Amino acid sequence: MQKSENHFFKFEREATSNDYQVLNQMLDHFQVSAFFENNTGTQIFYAFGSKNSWQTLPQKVNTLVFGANTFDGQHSKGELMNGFWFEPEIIVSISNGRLQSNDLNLDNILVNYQQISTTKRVKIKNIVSETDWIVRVADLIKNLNDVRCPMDKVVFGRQEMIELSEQIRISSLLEALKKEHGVYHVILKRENEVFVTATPERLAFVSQGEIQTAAVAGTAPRDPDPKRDHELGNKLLHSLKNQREHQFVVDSIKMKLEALTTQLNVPSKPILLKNKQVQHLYTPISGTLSANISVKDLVDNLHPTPALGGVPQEEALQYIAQHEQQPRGLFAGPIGYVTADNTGELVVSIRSMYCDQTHARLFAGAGIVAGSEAQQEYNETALKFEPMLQLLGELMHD
Ligand SMILES: C=C(O[C@@H]1C=C(C(=O)O)C=C[C@H]1O)C(=O)O
Repeated sequence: MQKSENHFFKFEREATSNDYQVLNQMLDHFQVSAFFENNTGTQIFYAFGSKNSWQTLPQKVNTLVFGANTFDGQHSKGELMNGFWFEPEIIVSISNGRLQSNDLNLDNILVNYQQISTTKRVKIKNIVSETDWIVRVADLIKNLNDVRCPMDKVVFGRQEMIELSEQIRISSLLEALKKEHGVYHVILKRENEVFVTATPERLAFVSQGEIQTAAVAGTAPRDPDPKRDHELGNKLLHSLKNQREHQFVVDSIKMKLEALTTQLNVPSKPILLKNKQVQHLYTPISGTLSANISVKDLVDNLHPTPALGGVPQEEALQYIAQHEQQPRGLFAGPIGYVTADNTGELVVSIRSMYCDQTHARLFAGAGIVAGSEAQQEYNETALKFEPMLQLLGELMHD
């Protein structure tokens, strides 16, 4: 990020390893805080304290806002899960080793939070899964297989409720999160509620009038054997069912962005995006924004893509609201930051978890089309829970 773009950064110096440790601990101490790291680790934001807050991304941003919108506006339990945006009191940006802040006093603040807290081990006391999910997906597949069905694709989600022995410390959570490479790391905290995502999926990165987004849909497992992994990837690239699932997303993003851009690049074929547990069909899409198009306009138009909702959108969203066991809250919604100069990055909060004191909720979904198989989709969602389960595993051993 260029300094000239962000006149609110008054403080700048080299970042030290001690800074990260103290800033991580500060995430626990403030009632409201947030962390954002992009998938290449080149841009990190820490945000502390709330000057103003909103339930949805506000129209006008004075400096910088952090937050997340809900997936579909359904009411969920908990304040955070109904959407939460805030204008932070203290913002720290670390980009390519340079630390910047809006607070000239940052060094004094860091000294105050210097004391190292000990890590607490967390135990899993109980896990409750949605045992009827396969039956509900099989029903959905039966519907989609019928030529009279008005829907072509529905992304169907499920949740796992986990009871923990302790409330998770955010500093420990962040250390564990950083072990998931090549994905975005985002944490949003409001009092006792925390939402965390290790998502590979970008909804919109906007800078200097350009947008970068991507279609991420169509999934296969990974394999530790490189030859087998390559075969799984090739099979995914050539799977007609996955190509269809993916093309719905590309077509929808293309159609929506054509109305908001003066120039658009949409590759004709997807490539593979490989994460630790799964690989996806991936089409990076970029364009030049028409005059006066804000990050908020983009978020409001693009979300939900058929990677998380379905086709046609309205029918799919209605199906999701009626047939998923619980509202998604922030799961699969846009999460990230937006600045006053119309820069911002919003990612899609999948591979995510919500914690309220000692209760954690994990989320996963899979795109269902005609010809999908319920057991395969179940297995895919099990793999999509893995990033957060592994994160909890790390917290059990520290
Ligand atoms: C819904 C999720 O993932 C989405 C669905 C995908 C699919 O159906 O293939 C792939 C990536 C994401 O767009 C999730 O991870 O929970």
